[in-house]
Amino acid sequence: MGNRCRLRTAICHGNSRRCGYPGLRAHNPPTFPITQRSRRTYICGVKQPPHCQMTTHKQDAGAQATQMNMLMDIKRGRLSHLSITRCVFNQLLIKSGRALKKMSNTAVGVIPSHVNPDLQEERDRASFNVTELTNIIDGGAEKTLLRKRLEKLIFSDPDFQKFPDIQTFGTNSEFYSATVLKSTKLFKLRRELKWTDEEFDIALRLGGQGHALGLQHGMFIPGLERLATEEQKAKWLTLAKQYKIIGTYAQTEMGHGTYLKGLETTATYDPKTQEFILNTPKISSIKWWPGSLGKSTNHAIVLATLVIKGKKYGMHPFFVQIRSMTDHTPMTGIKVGEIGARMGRMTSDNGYLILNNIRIPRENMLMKNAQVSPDGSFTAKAPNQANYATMVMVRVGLSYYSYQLLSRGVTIGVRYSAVRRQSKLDPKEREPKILEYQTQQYKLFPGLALAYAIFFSSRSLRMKYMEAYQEIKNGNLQKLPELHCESAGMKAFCTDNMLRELEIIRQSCGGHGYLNASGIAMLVTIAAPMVTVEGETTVMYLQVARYLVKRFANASTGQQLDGCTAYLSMDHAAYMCPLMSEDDCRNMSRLCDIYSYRVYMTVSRVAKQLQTDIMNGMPQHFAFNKNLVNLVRAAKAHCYYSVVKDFSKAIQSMQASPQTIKALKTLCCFFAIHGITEESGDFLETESIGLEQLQWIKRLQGTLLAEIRSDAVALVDAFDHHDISLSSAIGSYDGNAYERLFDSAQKDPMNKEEVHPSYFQYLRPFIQEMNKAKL
Ligand SMILES: CCCCCCCCCCCCCCCCCC(=O)SCCNC(=O)CCNC(=O)[C@H](O)C(C)(C)COP(=O)(O)OP(=O)(O)OC[C@H]1O[C@@H](n2cnc3c(N)ncnc32)[C@H](O)[C@@H]1OP(=O)(O)O
Ligand SMILES: Cc1cc2nc3c(=O)[nH]c(=O)nc-3n(C[C@H](O)[C@H](O)[C@H](O)COP(=O)(O)OP(=O)(O)OC[C@H]3O[C@@H](n4cnc5c(N)ncnc54)[C@H](O)[C@@H]3O)c2cc1C
Repeated sequence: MGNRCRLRTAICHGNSRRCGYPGLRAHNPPTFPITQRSRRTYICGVKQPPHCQMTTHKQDAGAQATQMNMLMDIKRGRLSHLSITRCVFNQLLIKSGRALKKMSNTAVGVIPSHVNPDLQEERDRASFNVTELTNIIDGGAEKTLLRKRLEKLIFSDPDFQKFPDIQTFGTNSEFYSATVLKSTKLFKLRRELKWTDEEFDIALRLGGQGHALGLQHGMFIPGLERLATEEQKAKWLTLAKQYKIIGTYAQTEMGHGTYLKGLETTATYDPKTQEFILNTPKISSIKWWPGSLGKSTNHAIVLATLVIKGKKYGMHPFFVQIRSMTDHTPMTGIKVGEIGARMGRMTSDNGYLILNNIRIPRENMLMKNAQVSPDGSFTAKAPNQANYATMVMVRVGLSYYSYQLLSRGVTIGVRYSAVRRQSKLDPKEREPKILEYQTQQYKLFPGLALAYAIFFSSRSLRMKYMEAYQEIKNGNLQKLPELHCESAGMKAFCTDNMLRELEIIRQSCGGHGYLNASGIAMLVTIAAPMVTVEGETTVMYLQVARYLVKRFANASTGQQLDGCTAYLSMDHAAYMCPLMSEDDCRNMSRLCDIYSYRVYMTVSRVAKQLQTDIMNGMPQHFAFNKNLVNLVRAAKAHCYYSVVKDFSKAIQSMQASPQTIKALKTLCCFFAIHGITEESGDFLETESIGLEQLQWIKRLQGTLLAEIRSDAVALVDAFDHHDISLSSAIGSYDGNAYERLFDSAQKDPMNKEEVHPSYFQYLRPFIQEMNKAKL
């Protein structure tokens, strides 16, 4: 068996038992048109001159044989007592190394300049205009041009081009440095080119995964905007926006992240000096997790419990200098550092912070929502939850970020499935693309549909947020409870489902999905903390449930509800499943009615159970805990319904060609019916549908998989993620997955030396010892 076969087996046929070593002749021809001449010389998808193929093969075989003979000699004891010097071994290994290197210079490492025909074939069969859909996603053709202009500018920088490799192979420290470089470059470009906020947002998104200074824009600046007075903004916001100070948002402690009333860091007012004294009283009070805190920032918004004359006034924000502006060392009384290695890549330097009698002027409390006067009197302009405003904003942002991550993941999964061929469907035909398998479609298309659903729904949430934020800024907090419910719900729904789908997509890529170079493995680890940050999923769903139960109680007294819970005040008494035939299952309005009835029933049941428990004398907190699982179920049902509704509404109001609308409608319908099949127990139990309807829906699911299949590549192309943003060997636009995989492996630092130092240190002495040993 020559190298070609071995290589081919390793990369191309990881899981194919039937094919064994199919070589290059039989039923697995190269994936792009080649001439008669080049057909003979095709190795692993790469054309090469015939002479290279022969020499490479011969040299390598020769070196292998010599090495094998020597090992046999050692085994037989002939060489065991000879001094097998490092030099002899080296010569042998260098020889075989040279052979391999020669091979890698010729046979591999060449990425074809054309698109893989398997992928091109998919693009040629698209039923709609991909650019039109890209323009819709970007917000108009001119916005697409703007993004592409920024892409061209940013990705022409060699430091950005290098980033995917550092992400794949770099150490945590190297990766961190690269993300600092990336952040500072973008910040500088913003200044120099006078980017608008929109342009800068696009640039941040394009920059791929990880921004060491991401919290500056993610939370520090938004925190100052939302929590500081006008006077304070004039002082610090300007500095932050000009990058003269770099900051973070330090709220979570080792002992408490969720329960904000339990925060232990104290800010005690001293009226004599008109200062606050900040302290970390015990180990559980250490600030733990804030992004960019570990090594990057020199300032922080520190959230601490305000104490005046021994009385506690809840959590409030304070503006604190953490590090020196001259040499970046911690300020006196401050201990700060990195919290340690984490799952996956370090996309930010999460840190810890200990405050020991840190005195800050009274004016350093961010006093938009509450003030402490020089004599120590406390006045609040708004409920304490007004101080949670930054979190609400980030929750809205994370919903959209979920789209970003998932759309990248599904782009990788679908493109790879269109170029990967494995096993057999029809024994007489060549191996099919794995995208042909219905099970593969079932792994990929829920994620594809979810990406679009999240995109449209988070866009709608962002618009609601902007509207409500203007009112909240002017002191009208009326919309805050609903905004809190919607942002908490969407944050939980989007991050939770995005992570689940990404992991399924990763598995759908088989073995290669486990490689960093695939890009998809990295996306899973980047997505993993998103379910925890900014409000853990269950906790956020429970906030939604609390709001739903309250609104249900209002509706029960005859109040007409509006907003996202309007359905709770509708008359559901005469509900009958609106699906009369299989054709009805494509009717989005009917599917929405089914969803709305399911939520209504889920909310009403748990609300009634709570009421019964409390009426029976159970303390309220106990009754809540007894019903938590059903409360979360109700919240999830509400969120799924909201997303289905938003997705469907967005298509209804869309200005687009009939073909594009049709493709999106198919996807939207699939999203809705997939949700029903996944939760069929709930839908049946609440009698939102019957058994017959479930059978129709399941049949339609199969039909829709086949319909989506023909547009799958076009639907992911429409996201239009740049290859550098994707950082994926198997999901790049050209579909040359195997060549890129091999090319990527060559860059692994482990491959820099033919023989690893551990060989000389451990393996060789071990082999020698084993050979000396008597049986
Ligand atoms: C890179 C570029 C950047 C671009 C940015 C965009 C995104 C990009 C993302 C990529 C980077 C990722 C960055 C990640 C950063 C993570 C940062 C963090 O984790 S930071 C740390 C994040 N940490 C967390 O998220 C902590 C999670 N914990 C909490 O938020 C709260 O403790 C709680 C909600 C659980 C409870 O609230 P609590 O007050 O303790 O107690 P009760 O339950 O008794 O509620 C009482 C009443 O208050 C009401 N209400 C509550 N909240 C709100 C609100 N926000 N509003 C209004 N109202 C609210 C509630 O409804 C109730 O009303 P009612 O019924 O009485 O009428
Ligand atoms: C990568 C990353 C970045 C972060 N960045 C920042 C940052 O910049 N600034 C910052 O301040 N913080 C940051 N955090 C902290 C983050 O906000 C918290 O970890 C998060 O809010 C969850 O809180 P927790 O860790 O206390 O989880 P816990 O609340 O301890 O959750 C553990 C379990 O307890 C359950 N639980 C807790 N309370 C309840 C309840 N009331 N009812 C039912 N179940 C409950 C949860 O559902 C969960 O299953 C970051 C965290 C991570 C992982």
